[in-house]
Amino acid sequence: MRHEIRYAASGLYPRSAWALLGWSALEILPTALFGLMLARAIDEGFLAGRPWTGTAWLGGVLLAAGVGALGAGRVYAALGAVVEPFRDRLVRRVVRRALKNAVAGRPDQGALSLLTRQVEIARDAYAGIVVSIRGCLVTTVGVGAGLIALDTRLAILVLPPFFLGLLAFIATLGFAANRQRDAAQADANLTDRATQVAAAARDLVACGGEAHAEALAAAPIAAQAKAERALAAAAVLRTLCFTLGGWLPLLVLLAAAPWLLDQGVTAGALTGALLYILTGLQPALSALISGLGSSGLRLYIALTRILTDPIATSPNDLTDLGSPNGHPDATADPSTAADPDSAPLPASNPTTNETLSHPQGTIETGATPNPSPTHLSPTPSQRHPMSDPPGTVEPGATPKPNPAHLAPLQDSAPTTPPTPAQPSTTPSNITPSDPPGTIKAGATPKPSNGHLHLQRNMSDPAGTIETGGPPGARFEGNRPDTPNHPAPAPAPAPAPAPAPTGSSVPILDARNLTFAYGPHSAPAVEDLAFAVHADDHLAIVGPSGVGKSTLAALLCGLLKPNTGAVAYGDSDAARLSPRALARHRVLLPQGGYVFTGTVRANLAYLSPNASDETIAASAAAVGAADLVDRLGGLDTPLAPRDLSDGERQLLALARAHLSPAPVAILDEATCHLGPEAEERAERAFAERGTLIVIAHRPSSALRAGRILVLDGGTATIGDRELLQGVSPLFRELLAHNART
Ligand SMILES: Nc1ncnc2c1ncn2[C@@H]1O[C@H](COP(=O)(O)OP(=O)(O)OP(=O)(O)O)[C@@H](O)[C@H]1O
Repeated sequence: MRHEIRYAASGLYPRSAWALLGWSALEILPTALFGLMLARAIDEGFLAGRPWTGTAWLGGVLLAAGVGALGAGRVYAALGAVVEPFRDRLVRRVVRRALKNAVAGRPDQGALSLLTRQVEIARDAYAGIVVSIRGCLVTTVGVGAGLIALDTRLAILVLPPFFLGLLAFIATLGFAANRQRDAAQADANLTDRATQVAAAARDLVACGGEAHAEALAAAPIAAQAKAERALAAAAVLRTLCFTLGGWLPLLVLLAAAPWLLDQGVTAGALTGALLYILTGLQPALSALISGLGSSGLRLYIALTRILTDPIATSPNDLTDLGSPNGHPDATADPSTAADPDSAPLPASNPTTNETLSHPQGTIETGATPNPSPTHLSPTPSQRHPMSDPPGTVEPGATPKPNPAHLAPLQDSAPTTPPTPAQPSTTPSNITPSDPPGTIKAGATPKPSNGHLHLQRNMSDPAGTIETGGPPGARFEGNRPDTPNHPAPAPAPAPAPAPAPTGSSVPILDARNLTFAYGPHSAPAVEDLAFAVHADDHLAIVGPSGVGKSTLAALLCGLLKPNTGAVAYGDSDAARLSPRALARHRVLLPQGGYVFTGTVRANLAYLSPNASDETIAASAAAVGAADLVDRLGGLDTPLAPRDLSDGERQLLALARAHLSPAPVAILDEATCHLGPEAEERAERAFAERGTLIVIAHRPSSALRAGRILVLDGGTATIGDRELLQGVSPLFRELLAHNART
């Protein structure tokens, strides 16, 4: 702080400062003469029965005001001469540093903001401080001189309490500045945290981390509330200082008025003294208090930002992504670390990158880098919902659906029309003449920019159904009406069996799903119904923006449909707790989550009791064994930022493969892998259990037993032969595959 103040003060060039003082002296004139002339106007003019004399004195007041205005005008010109060089010095400093950093190969991203914003803030604040200090000084000198000229006794009564208030204010400046700085810091921390949580909203929801996010925000909110209360205390002190310096002189003067009159002080002199207090001292003190309070803090913050080299404190230099040993939670027993009471949120570090700590370490979201800090410890409810709580997963269990649960895939056989016994695969609005596998969807795709460049073909000769007919059978479940106002989290349901009993019950049933992101937006998914049976391998394809990820989120229970339902066996997904949902399905989004912990901690995150052999088997199955070896084995600590996107995806795939959930949903989870690696991983998941893949390559889609083609107004599901006949989009996919 001292450095910043010195720097600010060094902008006050002597010549400009003397000019400023000189013009200020002229500006003092009316301040000093107002009370005096009014006293004369009263005593020698109006009270003495000489109104013209009184008026002449008042005319003198006007004249003094004119001279003072002249001085004030020059003061503001001189002020520019004081402030602008200060600004120029700051600009020079920022530019010099930016150039230096650029030459050193460390481009200073914040230089433009410093130049255009922070420097201007500093200049304004600096000018504000100079104005308020100068104003108070000028007024005090003027009023002091005027009071002494009126009557020394008046000066003795008025000035001490004023100076008492002024000194008290100066004494509290440090305290107030600290409170203000704390409040600003708390505000910045909260903003950082809110930004971070908002940026990671989708991922947090994907991980079921809402409670975790809530805990993330709770600490900075509480800290900000505390800082604001402390700030309010500082404001109370300021008010007390003003009362002391602004009102006590008035009180003293009024209380002493009878005595003063007895002592021969005239009524005019008393009125003049009142004028000095009310129009001189009080406004000057008030301006000083608010000027130093607001401008002083703004200057402090702006100078701190400008004078601190951002490169030196850039996230790259200072980010501690944590190590399994270094992180407070790294070696903790997950169950202990997950205790909300035993795992407080560590203090934030303003220079760290966006990281979310998990019991085993820190999960790097891979989201937009955010200089904000986050080292966070989860609570039991904050645990990754896709993971079962420690101890609830059968040791080393490799989930495999019970073969007895396998159901015939009726809707994939082109020659076998769906039977009424499977309403979910044959919505009621599909007529007997429609090709089997045709289902409904209503989203309007945005222009394709994905790997699958599929075009909508509205003149589909195959007669694929595109209707908005009556909704199919509705599921009697927990069905929120407003997608943007999600229903409260469902009460934890009894843990369901991993796979439903009875071969006719699909493992996952999408029942006439409709979902729109807003009350007035077009549905991203509309009246879509299909079933997935145990060991099914379903690919979902469609142009970018058609609603594939939305559908994946609906299937996972992360989004709640406006109408319709998703059922896992006979459980409505909307009624399942995140933990219960995690026992049914594991979702792999595009960004592979890797946190700073050991390789083992990363891989066994969803299956904490898995043996090393089971972990190694899953890693080998998805093609991550070489990577694990290369990294140094299961005990090696991972630094997420050292991994490529593909390596992250491989580790995330191995983790999901190890998960006990029978249904795996891969939402472009292999997009950073090569085609062969992708094939290997997908085959591993297909062998593991039920697989739903949002396919980003034609080859990925063509590997699936069934393919759901979303084409905006239509949706078609079936095997390759069926789709070739009925879906122009699918034919294009095939053509694209043949070309590549
Ligand atoms: N959180 C959201 N809020 C509002 N609209 C959204 C949101 N997420 C997606 N959308 C919109 O919903 C529609 C479907 O998006 P979705 O991400 O499901 O498509 P997609 O087929 O997965 O696209 P892509 O292949 O590019 O990932 C798009 O129009 C998209 O802009």
